[in-house]
Amino acid sequence: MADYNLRQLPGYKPSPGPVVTVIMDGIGLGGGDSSDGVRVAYTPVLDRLLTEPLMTTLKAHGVAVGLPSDDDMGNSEVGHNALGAGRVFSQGAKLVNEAFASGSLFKGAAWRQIDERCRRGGTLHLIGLVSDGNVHSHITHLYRLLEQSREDGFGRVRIHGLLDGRDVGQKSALDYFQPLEQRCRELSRTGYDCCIASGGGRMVTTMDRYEADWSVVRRGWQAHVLGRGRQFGSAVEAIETSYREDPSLTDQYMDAFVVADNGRPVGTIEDGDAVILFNFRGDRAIELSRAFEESDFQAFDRERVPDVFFAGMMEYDGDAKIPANFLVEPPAIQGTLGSYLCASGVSSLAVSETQKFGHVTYFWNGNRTGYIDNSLENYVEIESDRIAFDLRPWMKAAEITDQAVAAVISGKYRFIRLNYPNGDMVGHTGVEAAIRIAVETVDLCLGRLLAAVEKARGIAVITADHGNADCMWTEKNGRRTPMVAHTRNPVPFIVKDFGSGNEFALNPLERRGLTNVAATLCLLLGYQPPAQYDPPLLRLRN
Ligand SMILES: O=C(O)[C@@H](CO)OP(=O)(O)O
Ligand SMILES: [Mn+2]
Ligand SMILES: [Mn+2]
Repeated sequence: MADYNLRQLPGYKPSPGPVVTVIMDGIGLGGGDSSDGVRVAYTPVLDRLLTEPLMTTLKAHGVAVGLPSDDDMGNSEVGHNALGAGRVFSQGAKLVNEAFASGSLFKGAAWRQIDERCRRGGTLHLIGLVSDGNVHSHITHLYRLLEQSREDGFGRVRIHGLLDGRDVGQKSALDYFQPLEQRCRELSRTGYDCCIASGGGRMVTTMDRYEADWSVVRRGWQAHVLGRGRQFGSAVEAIETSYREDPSLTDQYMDAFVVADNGRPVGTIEDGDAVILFNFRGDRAIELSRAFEESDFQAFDRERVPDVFFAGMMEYDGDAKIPANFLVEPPAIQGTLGSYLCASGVSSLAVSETQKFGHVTYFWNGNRTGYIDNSLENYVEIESDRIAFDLRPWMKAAEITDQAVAAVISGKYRFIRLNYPNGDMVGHTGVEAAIRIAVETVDLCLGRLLAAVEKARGIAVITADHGNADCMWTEKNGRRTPMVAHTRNPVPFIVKDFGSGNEFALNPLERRGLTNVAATLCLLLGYQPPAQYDPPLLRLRN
């Protein structure tokens, strides 16, 4: 066992109240024009914070958070991993690229077992998000799997493709599904037959997370495994029909579909088959993995459970061992802030609503589910509404604030962290009026929370995991297109000390990113940051 005991900072004067870290999900610092939902919202609290002396900006995308390149926008997984781990780990997107490039992906035990089944006549099923968003998956990985399966002499491959419209343009599915169907036609030949068999929009099919709504996974199971759903001759036909029938519907919400030939689904999942869930990110992959793997599965009636070899692109949960088999080793995130604080006896609270609950627990703790030390930690989840986020943009921010304020007043915790989902979840809808309300909600709640921290004479740390609401639309030739994805903008970082009696200054660092936050929190809690962490954003001038 590594020694995670932190050393106290000599001469540090601890604040009477707790250190409270607020993650304003999806609230970055954008261009400041009328497309910037953070700028156009009425945010007196945030505006004041942005003029504080201990205010700076952090990089929250690209290589600074372990992604393959600076073209990659940030996301909650890499953002919270970086916040909670204090240093950069190569993330799923990068590790999978490397495993394909070196060929190691096809040399491991999982591919061997897939190979065995598929050479003996089993069908290979590839389930996952079809886009180049690089948050949960990348379409080039799907292409590589198709090519290798053909090279290795598999006879039959079926793709169960989920529409994105959330990390990419909101009606961009044809940009991915048309070439994919074309590629399937090119690859198919005597002895190798591949095509798309089912699919659906990611927010209503298969990719639920944190058990927010299992019916999403049930719909996916019915389409992918049982072959039940509205039938079409091809995925492209399904998408075109959906666009025609309801022009206001965007990709992420498109109903599940099944590709059929004369009424017969072309690719149900059967005994003896192999299944790869080719998403590399865990939160939205865990539930389907459980549906395939758990013998005492209770979340919905699966009706038929085929005997398949199931593998994830990655291991999605290292502690719960989900799934049992996977193609690429996940980043080995050790020495998280949580481990250090628990080893040092620091009491803590994490709070959010369902949609982001795992972000401040599972992602924050390096993709680890559950408590590190339940005698010191408390994790509070407030159940999210099941309604379109643009119709209730305030979400559960007030309830999250209730919990956080009560915790501050209680004096029970040294460290409190919370996530306000609004800027991100509503940002993903692209609905301008709703995004403004979402950002204003966060601002209002932040004001209330800050007043409680001030009263308790604690320290508030305000930041975000990546941008989203800070760009609501893009404009080309006078035409606006909603921008629903995350941004590559920096995020704010502000420390407001309401009574520690220490004197802090900004550390003159050359680069500042989310990985610098963990060491800063150690400092604010009165500890020497671990040597392996990226340096703190503040220094002590006592
Ligand atoms: O909703 C999600 O899964 C992602 C976008 O794909 O958003 P976030 O990283 O903010 O959770
Ligand atoms: Mn996020
Ligand atoms: Mn998001």
